[in-house]
Amino acid sequence: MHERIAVIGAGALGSLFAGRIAASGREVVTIDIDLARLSEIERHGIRWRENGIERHARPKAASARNIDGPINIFLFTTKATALPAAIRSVKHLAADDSTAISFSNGLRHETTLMSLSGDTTPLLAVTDVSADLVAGIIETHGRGTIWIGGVDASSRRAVATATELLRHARFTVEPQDDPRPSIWEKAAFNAALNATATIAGKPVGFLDNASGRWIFDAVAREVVSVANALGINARLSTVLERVDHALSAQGDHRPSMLQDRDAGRPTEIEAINGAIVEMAGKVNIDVPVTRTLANLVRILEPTQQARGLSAGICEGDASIRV
Ligand SMILES: NC(=O)C1=CN([C@@H]2O[C@H](COP(=O)(O)OP(=O)(O)OC[C@H]3O[C@@H](n4cnc5c(N)ncnc54)[C@H](OP(=O)(O)O)[C@@H]3O)[C@@H](O)[C@H]2O)C=CC1
Ligand SMILES: CC(C)(CO)C(=O)C(=O)O
Repeated sequence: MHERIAVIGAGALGSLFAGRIAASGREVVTIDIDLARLSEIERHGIRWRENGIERHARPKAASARNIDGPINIFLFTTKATALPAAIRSVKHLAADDSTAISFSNGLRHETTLMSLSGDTTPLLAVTDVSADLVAGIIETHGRGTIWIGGVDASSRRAVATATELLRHARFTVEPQDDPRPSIWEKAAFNAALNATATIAGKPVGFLDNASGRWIFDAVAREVVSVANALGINARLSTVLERVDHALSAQGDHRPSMLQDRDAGRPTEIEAINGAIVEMAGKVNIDVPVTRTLANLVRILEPTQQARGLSAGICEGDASIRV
């Protein structure tokens, strides 16, 4: 079948996906609200560097309103905060048998995905493929995996099709019957690593020391115990292995939350640590380290910083108070 694929969110991760899918010979369009980014992709294509080798591909690029439907497979690669708006913007492109996949970090995206259309098959994916968009080129470090699954058994065909598409684009994909353990394992990883890197203002490699590892271990234990109390079989050993892998193979990567902080954008802290703290409350589990990281990142959010500045506190003072 000749599927039409759209990647919504042409940032770091979405550009890597669109570039690799286009290079694999499939028809793919990148959609974004950033018109300057779209025209850059239109004019120059997408460039990315993996294992030191630069690659290039030319997917189509357009804003949602300038595309004709239907789209068979939607890959949402916006930040969790932008997912509802991104879904609303492409509703007119959905068909009865479309598949919508979210790659956003964080929890609770299934309900949001279902708002695309009643007939669309929602799939949940998480990945530790790393992508940094620096001066127009995507840098990806080390190996990464995509874990993907549906909300029930009726999604199996859609999971198989998406797996084939992504493997053809040279991604390592592990299809899941139940994606919830992978989603919680990834949330545990991000709650630990992304938040700490953001607070420290440092890439992953700087966190590979006894202090960093103490925080990662504590957060991983807290989050896994919440998942387990909810009946989700997330594994501590898996989270700690992923942390080890990131520390050893993705040392230069600035986690997406830190990239947001660098750019002065709001972060995904509420979809990750915030959502975990909320779910922990439902099962009466205390998650003090995850909560502390959430609060530290909140203090650094642009809205909080703006309040501090309007109260006459200079940036130096504000960070000393953190
Ligand atoms: N980067 C990475 O290494 C990894 C990222 N992730 C997750 O993947 C997701 C994407 O991350 P990343 O690529 O880093 O994020 P980026 O911010 O680099 O990319 C997101 C893109 O989506 C665009 N966007 C915002 N709103 C909309 C909308 N309504 N419709 C279409 N596009 C929109 C943004 O435009 P604008 O900038 O103008 O807002 C931006 O170009 C996040 O959830 C992240 O946590 C997961 C694993 C690795
Ligand atoms: C690449 C990875 C796994 C590293 O933190 C990530 O999830 C992110 O940057 O958001």
